[in-house]
Amino acid sequence: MARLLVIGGGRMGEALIGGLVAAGWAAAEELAVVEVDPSRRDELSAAHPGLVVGDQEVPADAALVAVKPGDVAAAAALAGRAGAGRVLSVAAGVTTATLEAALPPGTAVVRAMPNTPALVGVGASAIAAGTAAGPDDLDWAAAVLGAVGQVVRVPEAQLDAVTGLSGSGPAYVFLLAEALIDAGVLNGLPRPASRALAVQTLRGAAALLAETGEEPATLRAQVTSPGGTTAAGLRALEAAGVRAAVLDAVSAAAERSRQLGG
Ligand SMILES: NC(=O)C1=CN([C@@H]2O[C@H](COP(=O)(O)OP(=O)(O)OC[C@H]3O[C@@H](n4cnc5c(N)ncnc54)[C@H](OP(=O)(O)O)[C@@H]3O)[C@@H](O)[C@H]2O)C=CC1
Ligand SMILES: O=C(O)[C@@H]1CCC=N1
Repeated sequence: MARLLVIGGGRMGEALIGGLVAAGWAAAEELAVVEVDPSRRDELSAAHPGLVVGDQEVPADAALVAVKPGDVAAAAALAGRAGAGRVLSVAAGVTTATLEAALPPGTAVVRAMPNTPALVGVGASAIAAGTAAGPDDLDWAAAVLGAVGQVVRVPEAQLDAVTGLSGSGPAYVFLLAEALIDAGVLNGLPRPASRALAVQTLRGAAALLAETGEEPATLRAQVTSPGGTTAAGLRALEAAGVRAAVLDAVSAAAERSRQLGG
């Protein structure tokens, strides 16, 4: 019996699978995947030699539901047939109440919102327990997602905001990265050099935030020399309404998460 059956090996499922495999969850008795798309099954098997990947359930202690919100009912039925006593769902917007209604009575449900940097062990996840999930179940979910990054515990009502911020957040950062690279090219840098500098700048800024614990405004002030280049660049960003655009982006994504749950 597998310890964990991952249902759905798409983009988020694979990010979690890849992170768990890298963390040592490689053996058949630890991890199995069920994926309906044959081409995805082939890709997963090629990327993770030895991983058990099939088109139907195998008996499992627990299931990780990583299908699109509209496919959650089918995935829950599959988790029930697998005999999973615990279900961890990462589906945006889908509430623990909806999951519990689709699962055998008494199934311990934990709803989570991870993000794709889980693939490289730097994920950010939040978790919330359903009515039948106790502290042990929440600890179990924290251990699974903790193998691929940081985990915070929040009331379920906050998970839509988490989705708008850190669930979707990598996409906002990638958009910024694209723009930075293009801007370097616009100003005469070769594209490979522009990419290397943009990526290292994002990495360095994130590391400064994480490691110094300083407020972003303090770190920004340290870059901004009086009458200098940064002040000129920041004025252009403020004039373009970047702050308001970020507030709107996170709020729009959180609202979409609420819609997906309804
Ligand atoms: N992508 C992300 O960054 C994040 C996604 N999420 C959540 O993760 C979930 C999956 O998203 P994502 O990975 O992007 O979506 P994908 O469509 O890439 O992956 C879902 C996969 O599950 C397959 N599938 C559908 N139904 C079943 C089933 N009954 N049994 C087994 N496999 C099935 C799909 O096949 P087919 O396409 O043929 O239907 C698809 O390959 C969503 O609910 C999303 O909200 C959460 C956090 C971040
Ligand atoms: O775009 C989505 O709906 C999913 C949920 C969070 C990130 N990706």
